[in-house]
Amino acid sequence: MYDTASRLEGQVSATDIKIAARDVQVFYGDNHAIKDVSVDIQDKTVTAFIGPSGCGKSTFLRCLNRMNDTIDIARIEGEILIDGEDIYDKRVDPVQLRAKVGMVFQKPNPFPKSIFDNVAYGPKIHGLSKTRADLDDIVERALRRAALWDEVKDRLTAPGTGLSGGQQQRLCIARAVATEPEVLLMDEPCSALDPIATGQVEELIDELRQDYSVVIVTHSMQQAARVSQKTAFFHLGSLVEYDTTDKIFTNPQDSRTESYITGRIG
Ligand SMILES: Nc1ncnc2c1ncn2[C@@H]1O[C@H](COP(=O)(O)OP(=O)(O)OP(=O)(O)O)[C@@H](O)[C@H]1O
Repeated sequence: MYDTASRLEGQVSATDIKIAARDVQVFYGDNHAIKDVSVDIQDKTVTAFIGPSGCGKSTFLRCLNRMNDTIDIARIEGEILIDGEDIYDKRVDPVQLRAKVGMVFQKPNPFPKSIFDNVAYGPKIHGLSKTRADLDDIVERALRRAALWDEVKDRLTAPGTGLSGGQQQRLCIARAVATEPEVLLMDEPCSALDPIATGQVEELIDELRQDYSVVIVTHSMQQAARVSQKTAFFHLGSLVEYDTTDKIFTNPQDSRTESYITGRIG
């Protein structure tokens, strides 16, 4: 399923661009963590952010749904447009933005609620369902989308925290997709999972790109190669190289990218 032929390659037209970042800088106090990053992220594509520890992958990912707003010392400059709209415009409500740009974290973090309520929470607060039947439909659809429905349909009232790690992560993915996002940000979503659960989540990511733009931070180059069509290599806060995943892994243009993918730095 991850065959080269299925990867998106070639020309990118302006209409394919979901996220456009321009000259983005992030500072944590005096620490200049992201330096002048500009990148166009394509729609219906999995984009991997790779690079050595501390290079700024998670920081830049968090800029894309304003999660850095929650960090007091973080300061952001530059411009990030989603579908041409500036997400840092004063009129943008970050809560609404995060429904449109969902996020899945490293450690599965279900709420201490039932499986059903974990998924229903977002649609309820965003008023996506008028009736209980609507809500039931939304929850079922999201759990199916996250390839979890068959495993949990008979125990929707059981606590989400009682599921296995891999199931919890798929529950978090269901929770993120329940608000009908357009972009899904994933910060090392498989790092707490065993190889079988990792395989399931990777398969799911491949399916999700039919509907969403997916951006994934990963420490695993094998994972980036398996799931992504585009790869961005970060180093010391800069975006060094951004290209098709095939090109980054087979014919990188920058010596720092080559050193990283061959294991000489990182
Ligand atoms: N909440 C924070 N407060 C202060 N500094 C931070 C914060 N988060 C990250 N940083 C700093 O920003 C820089 C980039 O960190 P970031 O976590 O974005 O890198 P990363 O590439 O995702 O690293 P890793 O692969 O280890 O998760 C580092 O110098 C880090 O110490």
